[in-house]
Amino acid sequence: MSLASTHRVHFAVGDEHTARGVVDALTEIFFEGQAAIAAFERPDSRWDVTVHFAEPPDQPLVRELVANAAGADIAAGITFDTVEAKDWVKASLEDLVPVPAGRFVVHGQHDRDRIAPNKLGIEIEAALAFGTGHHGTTRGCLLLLDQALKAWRPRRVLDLGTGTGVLAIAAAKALHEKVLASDIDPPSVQVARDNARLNVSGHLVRTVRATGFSAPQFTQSALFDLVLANILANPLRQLAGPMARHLAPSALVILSGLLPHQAPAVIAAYRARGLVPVRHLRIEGWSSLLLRKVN
Ligand SMILES: C[S@@+](CC[C@H](N)C(=O)[O-])C[C@H]1O[C@@H](n2cnc3c(N)ncnc32)[C@H](O)[C@@H]1O
Repeated sequence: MSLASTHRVHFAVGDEHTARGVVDALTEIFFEGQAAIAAFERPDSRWDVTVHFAEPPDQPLVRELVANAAGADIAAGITFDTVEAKDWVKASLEDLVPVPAGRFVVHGQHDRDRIAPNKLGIEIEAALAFGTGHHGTTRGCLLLLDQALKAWRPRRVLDLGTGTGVLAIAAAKALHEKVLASDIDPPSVQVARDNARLNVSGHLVRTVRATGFSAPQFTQSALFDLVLANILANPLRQLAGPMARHLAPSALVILSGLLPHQAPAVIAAYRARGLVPVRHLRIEGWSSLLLRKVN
């Protein structure tokens, strides 16, 4: 797919509270379709905030909003640049080294014909969504998925926060079952849909834009046997209740996007909803958890 150039705003803040304050301040002013705003915790515990604007942003306004929410020193460190669509495509097709994770290998188009026959290749064109397999959280989820599927065959699978669709595609390829892939971010939903078409027949991965479980597809659909959610520690904790209500008996849940010191609080939130931890992987400073619903 080709995406138009975007106008990127980037800065780092010291903690999650500040990152959320900045995201809220920007979200109040710039509506969906105008700006895609993402905040992600780094292994050093600082937070990266990146905003992609469809049109060149009003720089003084952005600086003022960030200064009000996070302080003048943070606003002074904002960088503004333009990301050419050509560069994203080039990066996704040429620069990505294939990433093995159990039976899965995440790769770009140029490695399509080089995947060993005993592996399941997942071709990803990253574009503006998260999930090329290179991040420790994605690899953690893929490894836990690979291990979980060795002894068990879920029928109804959800990838919540699908990004590029990488986890949904992995599950659909391994199981030959329909997988629901959701994301809060409209461009990610489109990227996941495009990647799904590249990898599996169209009907196997169904994409939906949704925040958490708040979409009609969730209330209509049956309970899930497996949910993958690579988002962040706080949203994961907040999702524990809704998640538990959408799980079938003995369902498995794979969570990532959290740091090891955040794992106890996330585990406690899910334990309170009847899920127990089964495995805890640590990759590149990130934790990935496998939990099982106890009947
Ligand atoms: C770290 S990326 C993970 C992408 C991919 N699943 C992977 O494992 O590489 C997190 C994704 O979750 C989405 N997201 C964050 N919070 C969400 C929420 N409450 N509901 C749905 N999607 C969410 C983001 O837009 C982003 O695409």
